[in-house]
Amino acid sequence: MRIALLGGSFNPPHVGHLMAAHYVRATQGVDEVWLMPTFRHPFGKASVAFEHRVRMCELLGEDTSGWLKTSRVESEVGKDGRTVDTLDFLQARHPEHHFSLIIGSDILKDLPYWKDFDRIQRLARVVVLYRAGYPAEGTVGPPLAEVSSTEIRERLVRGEPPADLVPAPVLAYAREHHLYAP
Ligand SMILES: Nc1ncnc2c1ncn2[C@@H]1O[C@H](COP(=O)(O)OP(=O)(O)OP(=O)(O)O)[C@@H](O)[C@H]1O
Ligand SMILES: O=C(O)c1ccc[n+]([C@@H]2O[C@H](COP(=O)([O-])O)[C@@H](O)[C@H]2O)c1
Repeated sequence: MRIALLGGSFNPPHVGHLMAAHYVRATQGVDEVWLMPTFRHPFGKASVAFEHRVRMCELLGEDTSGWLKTSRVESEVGKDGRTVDTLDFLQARHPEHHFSLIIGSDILKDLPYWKDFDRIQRLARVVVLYRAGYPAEGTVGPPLAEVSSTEIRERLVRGEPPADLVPAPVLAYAREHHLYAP
C-alpha cells in the first residue's frame, strides 16, 4: 500500500490536520494517511501525554472509512524522535508499503535543523502542503486552513471553546480529561 505519514505534536489535533489528511488522500495517490503523534519531540516541544494525543488523533479519524489511521510508532522507535529514524523503522517493519512524508509549509524553515533531511528525501516522497499564512516555493495545492493547535490551546485557556476549529469528539475528549484547562 501507499501510505502518507503526517507527523506532529497534535496537541490537540484540529480541522487543519483533518483537511490536510483529506487533501492528501484525495489528490496524492495514497491508500492511507497515518497520523504519527510525537513521543519525544526532537526539539523538546512540550505536549500533553502521548496517550491522550493518540486517542484524540483516533477520534479525528473515526468518521473516515478507515483510510485515516493513527500510529503509535514514535513510541516504539526507541530513539530521540528524529523522523529519519522513524522512516527506517517503518520501512524495516513494512517492506510491503511505500511511504510519503507530509509536512506543512510552516516547517520548511526548520528543515536545516532536522537530522539527515537529504536521506529522508531518498527514503520517502516528501509532500509539502501550503499551510495558510506560510507561502513558499514547491508547495502542493491551495492554502489550507488557517488554524493551529497553539491558537486552540490559547482559546481553551481563555475559556472560549474552539468548537469551530476542533471536531466535536476531540473537543469533548480534551474537556473530559481537562487537558488544556487553565
Ligand atoms: N492548518 C494547517 N494546514 C496545513 N498543514 C498543517 C496545518 N496545521 C498543521 N499542519 C501540519 O501538520 C503537521 C503537524 O502539525 P502540529 O501538530 O505541530 O500542529 P500545529 O497547529 O502546527 O501545532 P502548534 O501550534 O502547537 O505548533 C505539521 O507538518 C504542520 O505543518
Ligand atoms: O527529524 C527531525 O530532526 C525532526 C525535527 C523536528 C520535527 N520533526 C518532526 O516534524 C513533525 C512535525 O513536528 P511539529 O513540531 O510541527 O509538531 C513531527 O513528526 C516531528 O517529529 C522531525
